[in-house]
Amino acid sequence: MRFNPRLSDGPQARCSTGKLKDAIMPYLRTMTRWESYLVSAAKVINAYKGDLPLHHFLKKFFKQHPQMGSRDRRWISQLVYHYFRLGWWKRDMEVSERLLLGTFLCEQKSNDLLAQLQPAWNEQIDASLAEKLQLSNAGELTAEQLFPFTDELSEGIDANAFALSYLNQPHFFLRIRNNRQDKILAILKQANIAYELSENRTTLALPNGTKIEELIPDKSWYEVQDASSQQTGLLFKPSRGQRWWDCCAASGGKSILLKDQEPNVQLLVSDVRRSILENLQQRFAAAGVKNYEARVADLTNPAFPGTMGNVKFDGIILDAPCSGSGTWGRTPESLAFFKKEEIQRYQDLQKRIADNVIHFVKPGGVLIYITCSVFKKENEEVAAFIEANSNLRREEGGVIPGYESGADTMYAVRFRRVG
Ligand SMILES: C[S@@+](CC[C@H](N)C(=O)[O-])C[C@H]1O[C@@H](n2cnc3c(N)ncnc32)[C@H](O)[C@@H]1O
Repeated sequence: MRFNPRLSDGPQARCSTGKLKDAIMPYLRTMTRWESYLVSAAKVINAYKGDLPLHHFLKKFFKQHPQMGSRDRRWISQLVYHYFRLGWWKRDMEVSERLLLGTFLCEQKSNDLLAQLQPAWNEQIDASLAEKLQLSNAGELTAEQLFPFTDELSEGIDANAFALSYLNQPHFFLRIRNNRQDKILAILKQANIAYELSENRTTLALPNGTKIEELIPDKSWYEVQDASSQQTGLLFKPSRGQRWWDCCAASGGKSILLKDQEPNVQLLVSDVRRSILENLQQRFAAAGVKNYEARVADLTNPAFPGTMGNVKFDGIILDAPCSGSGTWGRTPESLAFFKKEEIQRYQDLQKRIADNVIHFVKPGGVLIYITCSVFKKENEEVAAFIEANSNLRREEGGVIPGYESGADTMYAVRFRRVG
């Protein structure tokens, strides 16, 4: 008979870790490797409260369990991620059952865990989602059940396709720099790593977990950057000698993209966090980006504009702090802990920042407003606020539907100052 660590009618899934351990001890002696993975994954899920990113939490968990080898760690992590990929759907389901269901729905290749614990599912692993739902008796799976904020989505986002994209881990993307395509592709071929190079011959999709720093130590050859984030750069269009400001620069992903398009822009980068600007300095040095000015600035501070003097910019990149909801395919745990009220909080922050920044665009200059959010309150509504409070007029841009291609979903709009 198949051992099923049903944590609801035996050891309790929602009991404390200590009690859980006591309760499962009698089972442990007879547990197979696969069964113990389910128990460990359930333990992680019960202990995880969303206060730090899941990958950090898993790191800490494995540090406390040094007997677990790399294969164990991989399997347990995968189970936990599959669990969170189901979003808000069937949250009341018994944990070990949901771990298996997540694995069945999210995996496309047969695997040892299902072969041992759910062989009938493993045989149908490449079936369609509808067939899998039927086979597992899981009932229907609607966009709203998985992602309960569909009424908040930006115009043009297909709620169904977006929500179901959670079942698949997004790709890992590089942006190739300095025309190193041929060299990079040769290294990947030699290492037998599958890749997909986009038509632009710059965006490269790689399998998740590719240890690119080990394969290609020279950081001037590429940047790790999501495909949609790369696409925002199509709106920059800088010219030689122009003055640009990346006002929420973080570690400088957009600034490097800008400098790669036109190395001769005068660049100011700022962020509220000093520590992230230190990361930026290191990243710029590795990427060979020179000639820029950096400053720590809280753009919500009403006194901030007074600290800038009379400077005006040809271009401002406002890559605003946001819910990050367009990137939750990479961190599906974020969806499980998100509260709708937070959307409004982000909009308020974005408007305060925009209000302090929009007046620094030169007549004829441009502002690029970017988020990695899927919510209209953070996207269209802030874009409308920018137009209503300045002479900036929308030229182009909108939602970048990364969910269609295994990338993040973003919003990027280019405004020009008219008068
Ligand atoms: C989406 S991230 C920027 C990502 C970056 N542009 C890139 O491509 O790597 C938003 C940044 O806004 C910064 N931020 C948040 N609140 C801010 C504030 N009040 N003033 C200035 N920057 C702020 C955050 O520290 C964060 O680094």
